[in-house]
Amino acid sequence: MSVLEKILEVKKKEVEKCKQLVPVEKMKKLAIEKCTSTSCENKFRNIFKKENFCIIGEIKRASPSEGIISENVDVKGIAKLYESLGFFAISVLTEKNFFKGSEQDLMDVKSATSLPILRKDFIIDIWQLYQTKMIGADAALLITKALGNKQLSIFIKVLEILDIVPLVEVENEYEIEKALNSGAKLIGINNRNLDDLTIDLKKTERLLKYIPKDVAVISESGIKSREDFEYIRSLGVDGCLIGTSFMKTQNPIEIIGERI
Ligand SMILES: O=P(O)(O)OC[C@@H](O)[C@@H](O)c1c[nH]c2ccccc12
Repeated sequence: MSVLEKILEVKKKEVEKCKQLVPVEKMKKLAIEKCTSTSCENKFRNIFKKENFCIIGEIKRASPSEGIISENVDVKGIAKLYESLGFFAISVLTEKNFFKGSEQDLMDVKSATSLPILRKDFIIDIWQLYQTKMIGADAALLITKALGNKQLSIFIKVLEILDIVPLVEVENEYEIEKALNSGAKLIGINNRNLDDLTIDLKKTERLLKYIPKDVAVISESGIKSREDFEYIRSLGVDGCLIGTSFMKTQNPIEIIGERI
């Protein structure tokens, strides 16, 4: 069984439990109420303006490839650091079993900064989309490999209705086609293979040509050094997402340089 399959199996059980506590209809009602009560613009949409190279810093306590990345993480402190460095947005892992994250982490980040927030989790059920609204995320990751064609296009539409930007993650040209056919306008190329966790930064370069110019593209995962960062930046993508190496260094400037 691949790593992704294992994670999805656990996630499915977790979501079933959640749905017993708060039924989907109830969650939907709450999410819609939240939509009508909050009407300020979603700053994550600035990614479509394609003005600057967007750095998304991730808050990640642990991962299946690294184990524990950082003990006693000061979530609010890191959020403030990312904001002070001029990052575009903050990605927060909310998955519990493999990444040691939580919805509370995301809410804590929200209370500490005014940057837009991307929810990183394994979304497989519509219930989680409503929950994503309730915890205050501005964008949410959808993993193409984890969803059927129909499911992916429905989830993209529902997120749009909830004013949450869908970041649709792909790993190969077939998934790009599926994502585009489902209506994706923001695509994340994951340099990490979710089946065996191997990293290949060249994947971004190889896959970029399959994505039309009017779609925004983020390169995700495995950026560890100044050299990696400059390479990814030179490819002409709209931004990148960095987690592990930011969590390990006290000083992200070592990776991104002084430019911002
Ligand atoms: O820590 P890294 O190698 O910088 O990667 C960050 C991010 O891309 C990674 O956490 C990620 C990309 N896609 C995911 C899907 C689920 C969980 C995590 C991820």
